[in-house]
Amino acid sequence: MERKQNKTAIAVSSHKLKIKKVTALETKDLHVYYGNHLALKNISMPIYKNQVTAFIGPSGCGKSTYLRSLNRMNDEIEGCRVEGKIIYKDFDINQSNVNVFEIRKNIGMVFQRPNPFAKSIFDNVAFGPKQHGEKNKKVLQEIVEKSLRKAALWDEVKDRLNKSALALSGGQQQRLCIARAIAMEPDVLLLDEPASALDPISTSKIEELIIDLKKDYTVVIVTHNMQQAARISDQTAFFYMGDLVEYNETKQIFTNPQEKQTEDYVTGNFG
Ligand SMILES: Nc1ncnc2c1ncn2[C@@H]1O[C@H](COP(=O)(O)OP(=O)(O)OP(=O)(O)O)[C@@H](O)[C@H]1O
Repeated sequence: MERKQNKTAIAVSSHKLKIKKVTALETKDLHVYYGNHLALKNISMPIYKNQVTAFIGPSGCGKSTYLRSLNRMNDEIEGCRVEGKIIYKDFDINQSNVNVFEIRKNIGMVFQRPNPFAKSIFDNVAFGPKQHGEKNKKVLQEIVEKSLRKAALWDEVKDRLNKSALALSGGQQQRLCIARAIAMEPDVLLLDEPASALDPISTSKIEELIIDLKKDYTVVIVTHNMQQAARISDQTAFFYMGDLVEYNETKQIFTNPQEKQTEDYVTGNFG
């Protein structure tokens, strides 16, 4: 039954134009276990190319676990088992013979706390390409400049590229981490609460950056902040206790959710 139009306090911004949806990445019947604990149950959903997709839901519902599945980062967690398919470029990347380093080059990740290396700003961004064999100094310089520009950090750091990344502010460090991910020329960027440790001004810079990044990348973001999901995402997935309860265009999720649990969550009547 169609639920009645629901007015929420959350404003959905208008930068989201209707564009044809092309699937960049998709999971089919995904289950994730930590030991015997089933943390994600049968998640099937597409992630659309050049869109921002937000994962929302209460603490412990499985948002980060799902995000980490998308580039095989759960492989690094002892006792974690991922069953089901993760389809990327028509190929199931959840198979044991897949080169996970290659996968993570294409599907990059940025974590909640800025984690730059104790190296110069330049070396942080050049690190990945160097690891993948790029030795030419001029090419590395070009990659560093391009990545820092795309991460909206170039103007702030261009005169101190050889200074330590650790001397940057938290917000700058997070944009540096985004530049570091971009330097690998990924298709998809996975962002796990990228602004939760930042002040409001740095947060709004990261939000502007994310909206800008979707021109070139598919962006997936975990956020606790529903206003943030409403402001920057095109699609929103609501998770609850390991289930994907509802997945739809952000505007629908926040103004006309189809499931009562979603409505309760986005209107703050949850729990
Ligand atoms: N490394 C781990 N070992 C064991 N269980 C884990 C591990 N990481 C997560 N879990 C469990 O899996 C479930 C989902 O956790 P997850 O961190 O994905 O949720 P979340 O929605 O991202 O939560 P939060 O918003 O608090 O970060 C929870 O029950 C959690 O306790």
